[in-house]
Amino acid sequence: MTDTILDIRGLEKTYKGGVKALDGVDLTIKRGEIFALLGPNGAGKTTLIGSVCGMVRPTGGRIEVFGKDLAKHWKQVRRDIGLVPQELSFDMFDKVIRQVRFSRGMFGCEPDDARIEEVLRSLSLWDKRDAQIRALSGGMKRRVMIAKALAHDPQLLFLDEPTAGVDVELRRDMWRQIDALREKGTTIILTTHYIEEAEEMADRVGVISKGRILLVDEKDAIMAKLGRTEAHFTFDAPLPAIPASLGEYPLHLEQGGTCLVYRGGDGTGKGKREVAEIAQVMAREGIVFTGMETRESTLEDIFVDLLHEPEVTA
Ligand SMILES: Nc1ncnc2c1ncn2[C@@H]1O[C@H](COP(=O)(O)OP(=O)(O)OP(=O)(O)O)[C@@H](O)[C@H]1O
Repeated sequence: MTDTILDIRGLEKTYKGGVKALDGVDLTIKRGEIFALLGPNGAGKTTLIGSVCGMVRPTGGRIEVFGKDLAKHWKQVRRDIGLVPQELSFDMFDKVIRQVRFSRGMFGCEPDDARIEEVLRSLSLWDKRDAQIRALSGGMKRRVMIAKALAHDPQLLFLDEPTAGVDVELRRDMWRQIDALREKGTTIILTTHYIEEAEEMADRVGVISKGRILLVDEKDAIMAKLGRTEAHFTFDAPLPAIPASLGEYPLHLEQGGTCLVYRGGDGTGKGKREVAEIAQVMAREGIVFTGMETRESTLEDIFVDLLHEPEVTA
């Protein structure tokens, strides 16, 4: 069994009005991983997912799923793909269990009430199985969407902003469910605006902007490569200039010389080391600081920085 579950090469999509939503996307997804696709509004996330899930017809490039060319083998591969779309879509007057059963049937699977019960229980929907969907809260409706996508046991599951509009408690609950799916070996690709979500869940992260992938890497590697340390040393009396003995460090003065700011490091601990060295040098030279704060960058800082650096390429 190959390790690659999805291989996308040079994918392009130009919509009829001329909008280029995907501009040469290359992406390889490994079996069993959780991959988070991050990007601002209109970056092309939904178009990318739609291209793999058969809702968008790409205008260029190639997609292989489970080692098969999607364009040629769509009928065969769709059975193993699940999608939880961004927009809620179901018959609001129908009952929960009927919709989930129906969804399984849509993928050509034999009826399996035991499996339906298992899915509904895992999403805490079993007690609501006979409720009309319109009577459920927004968060519960979203769970029904997930139940529908899981009813046919897909190997590859897309979650397009699964927790948009969901409260914090329910979001954490969903993270736990996603974790349970990971345990079962399901490969999951999720799009999100919540960096916290990517940080919490994903093995790898991809950043997309204007239809181009800016970066794909292991989450920890991104933090190591692009992470930064920021430290602020504060003084009661302003420093006239950065002491010559600290000339080799990435420092500058702010607030009229009462705040010495360090921005540097690379996420490997270098930043913390340098901040400690700077503190030692100042202590040795009798430069008294009255306060010191340090902070490591989050994935969010990295994401924001990346989007402000359009020259960065994959
Ligand atoms: N059916 C369509 N016809 C024309 N343009 C479209 C269509 N669908 C999307 N677009 C455009 O393609 C670009 C990418 O949209 P897409 O929905 O893929 O982005 P996204 O990253 O999913 O955004 P969001 O985070 O807001 O959901 C946008 O400029 C959008 O307006």
